[in-house]
Amino acid sequence: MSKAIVVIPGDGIGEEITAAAVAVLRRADHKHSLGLVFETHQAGGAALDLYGLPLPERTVAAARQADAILLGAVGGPKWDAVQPELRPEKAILGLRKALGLYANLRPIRVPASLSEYSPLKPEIVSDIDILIVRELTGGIYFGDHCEATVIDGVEKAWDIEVYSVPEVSRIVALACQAATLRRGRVVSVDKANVLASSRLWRRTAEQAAEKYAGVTLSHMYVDNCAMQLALAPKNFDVIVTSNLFGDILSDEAAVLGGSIGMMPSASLGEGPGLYEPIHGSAPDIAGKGIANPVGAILSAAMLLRHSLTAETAAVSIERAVDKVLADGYRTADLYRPGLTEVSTEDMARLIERNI
Ligand SMILES: NC(=O)C1=CN([C@@H]2O[C@H](COP(=O)(O)OP(=O)(O)OC[C@H]3O[C@@H](n4cnc5c(N)ncnc54)[C@H](O)[C@@H]3O)[C@@H](O)[C@H]2O)C=CC1
Ligand SMILES: CC(C)CC(=O)C(=O)O
Ligand SMILES: [Mg+2]
Repeated sequence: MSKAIVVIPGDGIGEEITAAAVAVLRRADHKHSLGLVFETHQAGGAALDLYGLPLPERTVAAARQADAILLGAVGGPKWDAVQPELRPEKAILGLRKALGLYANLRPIRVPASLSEYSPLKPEIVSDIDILIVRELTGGIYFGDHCEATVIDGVEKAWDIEVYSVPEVSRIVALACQAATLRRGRVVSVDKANVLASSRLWRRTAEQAAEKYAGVTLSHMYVDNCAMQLALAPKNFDVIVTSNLFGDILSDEAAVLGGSIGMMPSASLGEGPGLYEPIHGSAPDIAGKGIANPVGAILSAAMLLRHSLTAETAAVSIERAVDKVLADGYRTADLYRPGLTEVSTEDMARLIERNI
């Protein structure tokens, strides 16, 4: 039976890195007979230019029908001046909401062979294995926004963070479930010393975790967590946190492995899963053929694992990535003298050959 994969390249390096991931998926399909059928759709700035909307209904409809979605990234300076409702970033938020993708899994692994790339000491980062579980359809990104308005002669703007008990309960339950298959430790990250939404989060997290006997739940303030990720990242197993804090902490944690270009993600929930690297559209390097496609390729492996239950094929991609890195091939972001620098396309080709 065939499996429909909707590919949304988006903007900037999105096109280059999704092409790399699709090439690797085609190879995995050839080897493991997965029956993949690819369909490309537009979102973000690309869709705004073509259809006048960042998230056309036809893209949402195709995504709903798909078995899984592979996304590059959206946004870029070209669209910085458009009105807020039409910004390319609205596309990714809209798609997550439309598909009910409330859980964003962001694994951070640093194999010993890559620990030298971290700005931190190798002994601090080698063999890190952290899973950040970020709430994805609530919080401040989805609360009421008020664009700059003059009130009593002063210009003001605001964004409101709202979390409900069911929203917190389901994401913490998912994090605890994930922890039962790992080292059994969940750190819930909030700012409960200041924010009412965080106090509700903390209380609800306690209740949700009670059902998971083998899981230890602890709490940490987000400012301390940002520091602990740099000081002692090996102490973390699963981190569960809000949309905003998860967005920020995962970019910080990505540095542990030397490049944000290495980091994949899976967004899961009610609809088909959506898979994208954690980085953005990287306009500074777009079109140069130098973007690191590994985050997108490892996202494709997560797609096989979580949406198609094709574990063997997923592992074959992950092993191929490890082999190519161990053989000393690097895109520009991770290049060091003595290693072999390759383009985005060549990196994909090397990974394909090792599947
Ligand atoms: N899911 C999405 O669609 C996301 C979209 N964005 C959008 O992307 C645009 C650019 O955002 P930035 O803040 O610059 O973040 P970014 O993640 O695009 O880039 C930050 C830095 O990381 C580098 N980088 C990112 N991905 C890389 C890769 N695969 N290989 C090598 N280097 C890589 C970039 O060159 C840049 O120096 C903005 O419009 C932003 O809103 C940002 C994050 C996520
Ligand atoms: C538009 C942003 C919320 C995207 C982002 O930074 C992310 O999801 O990591
Ligand atoms: Mg982000």
